[in-house]
Amino acid sequence: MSVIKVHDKQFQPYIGAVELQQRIKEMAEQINKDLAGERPLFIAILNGSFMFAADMFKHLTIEAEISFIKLASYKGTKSTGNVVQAIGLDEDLFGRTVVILEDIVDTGKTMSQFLPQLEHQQPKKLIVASLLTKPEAMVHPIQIDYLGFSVPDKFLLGYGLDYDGLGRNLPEIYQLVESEK
Ligand SMILES: O=P(O)(O)OC[C@H]1O[C@H](OP(=O)(O)OP(=O)(O)O)[C@H](O)[C@@H]1O
Ligand code: HPA
Repeated sequence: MSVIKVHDKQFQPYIGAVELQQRIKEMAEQINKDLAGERPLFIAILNGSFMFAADMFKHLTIEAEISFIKLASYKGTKSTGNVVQAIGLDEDLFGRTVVILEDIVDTGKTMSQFLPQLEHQQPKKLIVASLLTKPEAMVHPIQIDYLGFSVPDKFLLGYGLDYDGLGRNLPEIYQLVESEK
């Protein structure tokens, strides 16, 4: 792994593919233990989570369902600010154990707007599994039940995460080089 250029920016290797896969396997093993018998419904948030969701799901040995949704952001009223709306969420969540799969919880804004909408449907449990989070960037505190890596507040790329549409296909995670933050 070496420094790469995407669009106009340089990115340096940060988390290798082997380390990523090992951590995701550990997260899945913990979920296998904790949620056995609950037949959880995993909801993966597109686009960024597609690789994490696929790799996580392969390691689940319990009965589980998965659904993929996209969050569309639109301008709400003055009091609500921007509002996120789930596209493609057809399942009834009432009484279900629901696990949200995110690639990253950064400022927490997306989850802080989305989780209350899901709570309305009265799931039995609402659980968040995120591969990454940036504690220093978090302005809307979100409880992450299963976390892969806690990372500094620097822009990341790869393994589903994009910079202006590119880089999602990289099997490892890169960090924007220091001088460019
Ligand atoms: O905690 P936050 O600051 O709200 O950031 C986290 C969100 O940002 C990313 O999605 P993005 O909106 O970039 O869409 P994408 O997954 O399609 O790239 C990521 O997948 C999260 O959903
Ligand atoms: O660090 C990041 N990289 C790419 N997309 C993101 N969305 C939130 N944080 C990030």
